Amino acid sequence: MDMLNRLEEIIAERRSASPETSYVAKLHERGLPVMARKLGEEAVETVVAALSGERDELIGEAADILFHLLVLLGARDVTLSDVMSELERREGTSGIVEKASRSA
Ligand SMILES: N=c1c2ncn([C@@H]3O[C@H](COP(=O)(O)OP(=O)(O)OP(=O)(O)O)[C@@H](O)[C@H]3O)c2ncn1[C@@H]1O[C@H](COP(=O)(O)O)[C@@H](O)[C@H]1O
Repeated sequence: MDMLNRLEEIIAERRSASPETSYVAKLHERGLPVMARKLGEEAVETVVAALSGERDELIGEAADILFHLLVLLGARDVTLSDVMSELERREGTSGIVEKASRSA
């Protein structure tokens, strides 16, 4: 978690850097649709690695997906803390019961 918090801070700092020297700044220059597409691509690569890749490939793809997720969330002013609060809200509830009550 410390690493994710640090990465969130680094991403926030790098947003205003030069796109020539910063991948985060380059993504912001390219805009939200590109950030969203990158996250989608990383999701697909993670799925492929999970189903047919080596363990190290899956770890690498999972790291990419977390990075691109934080970039996209930051661009929409959603913090890791916002997401953690949502997970905490769900803690202790049964996903199956929740789903059943939603479709009732
Ligand atoms: N964790 C990452 C990280 N993970 C992946 N990537 C970049 O994400 C890109 C993903 O690779 P792809 O092959 O999908 O992308 P690409 O084809 O090279 O580039 P595009 O498709 O985006 O044009 C690579 O260029 C990686 O360098 C990252 N870039 C940066 N970070 C972190 O963000 C920090 C700030 O980075 P800068 O903004 O570059 O200073 C770094 O210190 C790191 O901690």
